[in-house]
Amino acid sequence: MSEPQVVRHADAEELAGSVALRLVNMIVQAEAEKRPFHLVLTGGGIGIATLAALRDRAAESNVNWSHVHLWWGDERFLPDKDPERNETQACEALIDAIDVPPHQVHPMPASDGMDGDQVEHAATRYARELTTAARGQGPVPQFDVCLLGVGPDAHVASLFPGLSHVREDGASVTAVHDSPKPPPQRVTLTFPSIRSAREVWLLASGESKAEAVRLGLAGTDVDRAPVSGARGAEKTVFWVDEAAASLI
Ligand SMILES: O=C1O[C@H](COP(=O)(O)O)[C@@H](O)[C@H](O)[C@H]1O
Repeated sequence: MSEPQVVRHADAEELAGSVALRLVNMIVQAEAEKRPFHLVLTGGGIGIATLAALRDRAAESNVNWSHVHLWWGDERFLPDKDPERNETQACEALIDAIDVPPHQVHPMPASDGMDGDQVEHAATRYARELTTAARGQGPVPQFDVCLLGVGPDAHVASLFPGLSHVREDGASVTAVHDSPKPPPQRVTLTFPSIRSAREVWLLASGESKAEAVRLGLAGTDVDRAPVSGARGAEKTVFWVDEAAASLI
């Protein structure tokens, strides 16, 4: 696992623009190297702002999306098109505006999908989809970048402080029944999946995230601060604005 680096920007807009620019460069580089690019998306305020910035920067650079695969780090288990779903928000901010092949967009199941309201089955279905895409190389494909928002309570994805899922190491994806942040039912990647990503990028904007950022960098116990468990295989970057960096 990699040691975290910190990249600071003045505010949320600069932060989102900078992350988007770095992503555009990596997507272009993967294309030049003729390899797929697997990107894990996040929800949340700065997460969705970053996707909107990525849409704009990618349009300016005329990015080719044909080799890009989009996955999610977590999802709120709600009906398809619900405005609170991370997928719905990502579609509005980015996906509806780009030419990524539809079969390379991998949303987590909705609560009115094939598994109905069975969130455990939905998690199992997503784990299978990941394994299929990994083509025998492991439980999940080689994620190039895993984007993660950071909650004020120091959660990442849907791994919340004090919940047992934080310690899940036998599955790539797990169902959450008792999220303290609504909705209570969620689907989330587990830490082994997150840590298998080449690069894990934590996005934090605003004063309400300052303590979580401090705990995440201090390596606090993951049961108290799950953000501490989010590390990439090759690189871990905390992308923060000045307000989120105010305690480090
Ligand atoms: O519920 C969630 O919250 C976090 C953070 O959201 P924020 O609005 O406080 O930035 C997000 O990263 C996660 O994907 C989402 O499901």
